Amino acid sequence: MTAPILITGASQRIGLAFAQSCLDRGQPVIATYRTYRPAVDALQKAGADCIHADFATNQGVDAFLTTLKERTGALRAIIHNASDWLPERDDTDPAEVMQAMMQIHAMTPYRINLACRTLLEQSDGPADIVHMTDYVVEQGSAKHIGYSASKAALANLTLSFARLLAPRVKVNSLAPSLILFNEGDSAAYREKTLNKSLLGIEPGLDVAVQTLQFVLDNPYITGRSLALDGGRHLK
Ligand SMILES: NC(=O)C1=CN([C@@H]2O[C@H](COP(=O)(O)OP(=O)(O)OC[C@H]3O[C@@H](n4cnc5c(N)ncnc54)[C@H](OP(=O)(O)O)[C@@H]3O)[C@@H](O)[C@H]2O)C=CC1
Ligand SMILES: Nc1nc2c(c(=O)[nH]1)N=C([C@H](O)[C@@H](O)CO)CN2
Repeated sequence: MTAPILITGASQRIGLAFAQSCLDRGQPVIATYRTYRPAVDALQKAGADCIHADFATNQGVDAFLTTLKERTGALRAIIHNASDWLPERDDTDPAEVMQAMMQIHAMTPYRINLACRTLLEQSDGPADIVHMTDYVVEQGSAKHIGYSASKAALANLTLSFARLLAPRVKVNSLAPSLILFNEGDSAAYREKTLNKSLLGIEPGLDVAVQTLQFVLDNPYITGRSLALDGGRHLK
């Protein structure tokens, strides 16, 4: 029996697409969600094991880990997708923004990776950890400073866990810029964002799914970050 792939933040958008793609390939999935949506029921019906988890506190991370270890004795991969994209705002305390960003993007993957090392090593075949980072790791962000710093921390965790877990476990980052707009994004914001890359498109979920499956299927990539940014670095 193939060990399941753990995907965090799988109730919508990229995480949901990851979970659906793995299930379509006959790959067992454990999916976490914080907010219940009908998509969670659909994943469950498709065979996923869905676990409610809020990683905003270490108690929440520990509660999830307890449940996870009751559900499986091995993991094929861990996809750290769960994320909040918090901007700095005049009405929010910067300390709270930085704390929340570091908790979800650095502390949570750090704690889960260390706690799940044995589960990954129990996998019959290859094992992977994939961190969803962001193009802004290279450039910073004037409007999402804490977010960008926390994604840079996650990018560094890729390097450290690649060193720690080799050769049994591969560890890589996917670093998207725009993959999918949010529903409330204005036409002006969309045009401005599309103009930031050479290719100038909103690529959509399949681009992320294709790249994830490529990394999982490739036995010779570890400690690397795969950019999904339409040539934004050359604009
Ligand atoms: N979309 C894009 O264009 C880009 C995405 N990325 C990265 O790719 C990944 C996926 O992006 P996208 O699909 O847009 O992500 P979303 O903004 O849709 O967030 C993914 C999920 O993270 C979950 N989440 C947030 N905070 C917590 C928490 N404290 N505990 C548990 N779960 C939490 C949310 O759960 P719930 O909704 O259930 O509350 C949400 O569904 C992210 O890491 C993102 O930073 C990077 C660059 C561009
Ligand atoms: N957790 C999230 N992170 C990011 C999102 C998102 O919707 N959720 N969106 C982006 C943008 O697409 C940005 O890359 C382009 O404006 C970045 N991170």
